[in-house]
Amino acid sequence: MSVPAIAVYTSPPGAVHAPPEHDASSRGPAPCAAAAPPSAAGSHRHAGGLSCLFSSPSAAPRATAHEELGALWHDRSDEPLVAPAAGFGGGGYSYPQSSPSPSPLKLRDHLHRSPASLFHSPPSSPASRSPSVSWLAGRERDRLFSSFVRNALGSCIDYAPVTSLPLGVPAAAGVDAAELAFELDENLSEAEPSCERYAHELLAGAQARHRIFRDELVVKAFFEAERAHRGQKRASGDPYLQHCVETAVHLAKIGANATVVSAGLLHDTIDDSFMDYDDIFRLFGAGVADLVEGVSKLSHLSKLARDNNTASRTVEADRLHTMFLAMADARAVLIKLADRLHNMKTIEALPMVKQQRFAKETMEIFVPLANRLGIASWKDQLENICFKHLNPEEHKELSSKLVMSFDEALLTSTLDKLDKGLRDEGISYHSLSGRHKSLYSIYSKMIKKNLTMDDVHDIHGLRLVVETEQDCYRALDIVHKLWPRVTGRFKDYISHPKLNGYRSLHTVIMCEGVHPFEIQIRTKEMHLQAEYGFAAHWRYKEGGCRHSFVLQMVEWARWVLTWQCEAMSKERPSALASSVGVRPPCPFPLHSEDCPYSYSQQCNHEGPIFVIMLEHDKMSVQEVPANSTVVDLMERVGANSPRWSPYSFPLKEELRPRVNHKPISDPNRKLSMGDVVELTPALPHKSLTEYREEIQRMYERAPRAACALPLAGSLRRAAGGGSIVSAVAVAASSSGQRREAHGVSRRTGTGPSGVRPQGIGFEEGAAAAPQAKDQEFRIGAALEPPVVLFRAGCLQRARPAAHGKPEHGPVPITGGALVGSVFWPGLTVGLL
Ligand SMILES: Nc1nc2c(ncn2[C@@H]2O[C@H](COP(=O)(O)OP(=O)(O)OP(=O)(O)O)[C@@H](O)[C@H]2O)c(=O)[nH]1
Ligand SMILES: Nc1ncnc2c1ncn2[C@@H]1O[C@H](COP(=O)(O)OP(=O)(O)OP(=O)(O)O)[C@@H](O)[C@H]1O
Repeated sequence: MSVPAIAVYTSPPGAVHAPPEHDASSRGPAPCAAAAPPSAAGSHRHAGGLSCLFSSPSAAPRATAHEELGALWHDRSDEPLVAPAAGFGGGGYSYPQSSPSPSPLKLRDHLHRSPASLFHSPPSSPASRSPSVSWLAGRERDRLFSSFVRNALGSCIDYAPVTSLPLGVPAAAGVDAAELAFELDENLSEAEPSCERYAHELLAGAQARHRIFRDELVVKAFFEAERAHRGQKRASGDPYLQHCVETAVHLAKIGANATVVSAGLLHDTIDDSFMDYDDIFRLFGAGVADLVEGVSKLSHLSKLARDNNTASRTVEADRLHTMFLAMADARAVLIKLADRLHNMKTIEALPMVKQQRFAKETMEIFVPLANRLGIASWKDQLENICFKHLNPEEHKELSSKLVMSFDEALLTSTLDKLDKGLRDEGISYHSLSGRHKSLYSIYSKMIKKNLTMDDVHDIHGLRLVVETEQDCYRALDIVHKLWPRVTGRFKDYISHPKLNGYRSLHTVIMCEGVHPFEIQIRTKEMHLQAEYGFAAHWRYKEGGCRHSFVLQMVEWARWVLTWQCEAMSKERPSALASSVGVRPPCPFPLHSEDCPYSYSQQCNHEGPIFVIMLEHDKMSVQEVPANSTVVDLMERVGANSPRWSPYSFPLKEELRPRVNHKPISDPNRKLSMGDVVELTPALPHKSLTEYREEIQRMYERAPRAACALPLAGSLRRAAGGGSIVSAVAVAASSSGQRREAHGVSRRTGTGPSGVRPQGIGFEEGAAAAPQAKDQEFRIGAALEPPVVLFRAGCLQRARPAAHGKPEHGPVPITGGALVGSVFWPGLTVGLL
């Protein structure tokens, strides 16, 4: 999908590519981003090309108080006034065979077409919730695949797209206004007369770049975004609105429709303005509101992950990527990516330390997402910017070398020469494209294979897609006649396919005696396999073994979206559509038997679910089987611990685990992909006092028998901060025998019970002496009903120093320590 050739060279002879911006007249029934012939002015390369690699943002560094990236930056974009159509590839060129006078230069930026361009959204969605319910309330999503596929398919085919209309054209001309769940203003150009001048200029600038910014819905979104962010500034000092517009422009460039572009304009309103879901729903309908909300959720999760460094752990990073794709409408991921792309492009406005933090997070979370979605140009740009901030020295050195070695004109002349050679020999081809490798891709390859830059032979690369296998070999002969080949670099993956099924001919030739060029030759079928099948490029790049359901999930989305794109392209029936016939995508979860793109015929829709778990302020991404409940998760993380036994479900609401910030009333509530489960609720101080009093009363009535029940979260809270690391206890039976021993450790309390003591002198379950009398609490005889007797003792605050002494001395346990006991229905608790 990241390879543009399919999208660009499926034209019939003389076909004219679609214009760069949305063309209202060609939108129905569902416009797909067609490649455009950029004018000379529009031949600017956006994606991962040299201009991107070596540009230095103009905005001066400035500190900011905000944490979230989106609230931070802005700089003036270097976008051309007339932008080319959705440009995807880093430094890509392509060459339609039959175009009368094809200039590869003019075709650049149209190579890496993406399924993302297919995210044509509906004005409303059956998946939408009612306006008054927050996502935090836990929209009941189904299992992984039903959720994911609904999102993926919903993005494309469930709904009629919002038609892009010129300003002033009534909505009814394109969309049945009665279908809209919201009102469109009669005359939007007059709707916001109070706007400042810069805002009008911003809108006019965007409209000059993409016609979709004249769409009524988009104009309305623009003015609402202006109202919502009025007065807000980026770290660079620029108006916040500019970030919203640039985010939307990125989306417009890849062919997103009015709903997505509108949501792009409004993407920060829920988090950073007075607007909430209901406001957006009322003004724009569920289609836009759900997307904005989806972006908001993704932002929260990625911030959580950033704060916890979650994505630096490979397994959890992998789960995050999958979860992000599966939990939200894929278009929300797309908007989040566009938001991040603009933020990264303007990252210079931030202090160095933040630049690095965000670069790291981007590399760990967002680059893989762009890769999976097949948006190669965004991936390249993000990688290159991150590279610059994470490895500034290497970046500097390599970029100066690349300036020397990369020859843009050579790429186009090589394309020309091959095109002519093929024509002369009467070999027709489906597509011919070229790309230069992105800086970061070169760097990674050098590191991975321990190469010098001179040893990287595919800095310049051409790809030829022909009709038949025989044509592959004939074309190869022509290539070898036109240029001298580099010995030892020819690979015949047609006769000897790779283990993953990848097939192609590869050769490296020498242009003008000094520049190696990698040339790949394949048939359409081979190409489709290399893009969408088992040997798909994203998987080749990610490497490693993935859950089959993850493979299936990503593939399904790409397959569906690509089909939609190709099949909807009226101008140019594509290779994809023609090779599979014009038919709807395979109905999930079954690919048809002859579907060449399925990893397996049947997707496992009982795949695992990923949820975010917060315990003691620590975030982790947990994988649980489909249909798991909250109790399942509690038992799993607290294996062997009485704390999370079925009896431990708290009676008091504020002590209960929370799902998506709401205490749950039913422990058997099913978990959904992307749920945020808090197992240790943050108790308000007032509650602690109340519990202490309650426990005191219970104690006064209670017999002296109990079992130990320390609770790390409560203890930490009780001590008034996040510093307590341990507490000790001795449990003894009525006969005086010690039965159990528990401690509490906030930092290390993640043993089976979650309360394993550290550095205090005994292990959980072991009989051991307490370190100090004050730290003792006893368990009496009667365990039925259990009664807990706490000795108000001491907790060790902060890290015990190496010499064993606590840093700040003992801190008395307050009632909060006993809160844990209330988790146990029927339990009597008391203080000694
Ligand atoms: N989609 C896909 N592309 C592949 C796969 N294997 C190789 N390629 C493409 O082919 C290029 C060259 O691959 P090879 O000829 O095997 O070369 P190599 O052994 O990786 O070493 P280099 O020639 O240094 O890149 C890669 O850079 C990819 O673009 C695959 O499994 N799937
Ligand atoms: N010779 C080529 N001609 C045209 N496009 C290519 C060529 N080689 C790779 N591409 C495409 O360029 C994009 C960027 O690929 P990139 O250079 O990062 O990796 P790669 O060359 O495929 O792999 P590696 O870095 O392992 O050699 C991908 O979409 C890829 O399919």
